[in-house]
Amino acid sequence: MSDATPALSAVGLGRRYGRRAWALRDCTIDLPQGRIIGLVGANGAGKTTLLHLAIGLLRPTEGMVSMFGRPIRMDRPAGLARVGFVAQDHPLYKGFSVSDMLRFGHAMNPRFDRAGARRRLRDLDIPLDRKAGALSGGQQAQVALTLALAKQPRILVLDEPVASLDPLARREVMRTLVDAVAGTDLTVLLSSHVVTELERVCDHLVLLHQGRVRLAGDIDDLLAGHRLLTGPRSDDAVEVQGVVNATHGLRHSSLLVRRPAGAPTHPRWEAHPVGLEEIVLAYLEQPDINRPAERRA
Ligand SMILES: Nc1ncnc2c1ncn2[C@@H]1O[C@H](COP(=O)(O)OP(=O)(O)OP(=O)(O)O)[C@@H](O)[C@H]1O
Repeated sequence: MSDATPALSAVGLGRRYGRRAWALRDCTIDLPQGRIIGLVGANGAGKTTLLHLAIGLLRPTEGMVSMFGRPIRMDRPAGLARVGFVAQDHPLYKGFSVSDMLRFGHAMNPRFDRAGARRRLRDLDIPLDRKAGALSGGQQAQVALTLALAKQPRILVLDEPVASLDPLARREVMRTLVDAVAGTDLTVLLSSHVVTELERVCDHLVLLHQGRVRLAGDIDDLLAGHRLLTGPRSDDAVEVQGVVNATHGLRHSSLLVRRPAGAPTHPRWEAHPVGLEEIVLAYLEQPDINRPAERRA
């Protein structure tokens, strides 16, 4: 399969739980191979639903999803051998020691790299004879990540891997991830609320809001394609195209706009580069921009 084949591809993907409102709708995205992809959105945006659909843990209500060009089929779990998955709150067998879990992982997965996993855990000073339930939250996250990596997957899917961790532990887990991925062709898809963390490690971003994809693309392109315009207060921003979000102070207005790099600016407005967190917040603050899902190669 060529490298241009997306690691994950969703077309019109949607999921509704029973008769409730749609948790995910009209999701059409291609996620490139060999990248670290951040999935961001507020609580209830549909991140876990998308991750579970992506790896075949949930059946779509509509649409389809494929991995490395092959449709995900719940009745064909063999494809899961290519997937490493760490669920939210990185559940471990709390009564198992770390060594037990390595032995178990080795017995369950033919490609399991037990020696590499031991090495990584030793480097992290995690005692192999300690029961999982007696490890700190950060250590549990490291063990869960190490077990998933030891499976040597083609794609690693992590649901909020650092949500419950303090900033230092968060950074250490992310560092482990980046070190493990460097120089490999592993694709990583991870969800998080913590945009600063994503900005540091990810090179591609998908933003979900109220069950819809509002933004997707390479982070460099997203940064180049947005600007913050500031100028004297004006409640009428109609003259400016691509406004994502407008804020008005007593004397000044700020517009976060999506526009091609180098596009001319109206002389009334001064254009400034904008960070990823500001871009994400601007989209999340727009509950009623009812634009269709965006597709980016
Ligand atoms: N098993 C379920 N039954 C009914 N509704 C569900 C179920 N799982 C999720 N939902 C609903 O679907 C929507 C999306 O939930 P999901 O867990 O995918 O969001 P999320 O972005 O992962 O949220 P969080 O950041 O809080 O984990 C929410 O409104 C949630 O209440």
